[in-house]
Amino acid sequence: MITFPNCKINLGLNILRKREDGFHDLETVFFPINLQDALEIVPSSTKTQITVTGIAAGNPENNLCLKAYLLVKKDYPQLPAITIHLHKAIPIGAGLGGGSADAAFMLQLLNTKFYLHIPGDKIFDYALQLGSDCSFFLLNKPCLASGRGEVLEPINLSLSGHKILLINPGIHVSTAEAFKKIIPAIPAKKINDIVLQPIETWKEELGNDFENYVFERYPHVKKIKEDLYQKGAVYAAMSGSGSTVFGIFKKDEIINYKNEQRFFYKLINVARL
Ligand SMILES: C[C@@](CO)(OP(=O)(O)O)[C@H](O)COP(=O)(O)OP(=O)(O)OC[C@H]1O[C@@H](n2ccc(N)nc2=O)[C@H](O)[C@@H]1O
Ligand SMILES: Nc1ncnc2c1ncn2[C@@H]1O[C@H](COP(=O)(O)OP(=O)(O)O)[C@@H](O)[C@H]1O
Repeated sequence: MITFPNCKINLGLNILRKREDGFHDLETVFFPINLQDALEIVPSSTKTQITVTGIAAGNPENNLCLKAYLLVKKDYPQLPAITIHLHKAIPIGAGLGGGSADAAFMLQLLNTKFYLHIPGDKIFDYALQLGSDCSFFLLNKPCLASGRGEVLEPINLSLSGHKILLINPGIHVSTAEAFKKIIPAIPAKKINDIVLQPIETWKEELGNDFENYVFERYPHVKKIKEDLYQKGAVYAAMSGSGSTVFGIFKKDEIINYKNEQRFFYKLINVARL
């Protein structure tokens, strides 16, 4: 059985406070986009194994797909051995949540393929053990997220009539390191109020608290954002803890993007979501 985990961008991101458990309370809007990995599972007569192709994703033994399998196996010993094949197309450590998406899709794949009938709240609990933004991919629709990122409230936000250009300069930003550099603060205006305003107002009002740290450390990430505005983006920002930057353009805008630095880039047609 095969499935295609997609990724997300963050429309605004505020880090509100540090919690006693070491995590941070945040507020963001997760918006799903159709850049996808491919994830296949096949029952195996020997032991559970994983192969990963496409973009390098580190040691396969640490892959979140395998972690998701082991988490479920602990409670559902009837789960048979499987061969997992993951083809990575979503850049790694890029603020696009690709690893969490793979893990969330794996939980759902196991549940469906092996008729485990895992209750919804238990699946959400597994997801939260695998990553703070993992639960979002179980819903996979535009959501206001709070808490660690797992308190989700679907919002009626459409970007139809627009297209999104993603640019990833290949810098792997550690989410944990990025959090250490931020001084949490409560913003003057809530993100859900801003994203429901006309998109033209976002440029002045919708911010990502990770940008200052990442832009200072890697000035060419800041330059990508500036370039996107120069090319006519209605809104441009870094996604999550970076380093992917996205620009939202009107659908009929002609974007003259020359990839001189050979960055990963992808034009997303939002209407197809
Ligand atoms: C902050 C976001 C915004 O989208 O960054 P990106 O990963 O997308 O860049 C995500 O929610 C990240 O989700 P995820 O990547 O699953 O994070 P986790 O694995 O749970 O956590 C990685 C590390 O980040 C820190 N962390 C993460 C989430 C959170 N609300 N508070 C934190 O302090 C913790 O130090 C944690 O050990
Ligand atoms: N299936 C996977 N896909 C991507 N990264 C994975 C996966 N499994 C484990 N990882 C590890 O998770 C880390 C970041 O994952 P990713 O979700 O791509 O980043 P981000 O949270 O910034 O979007 C990387 O260090 C990577 O080695």
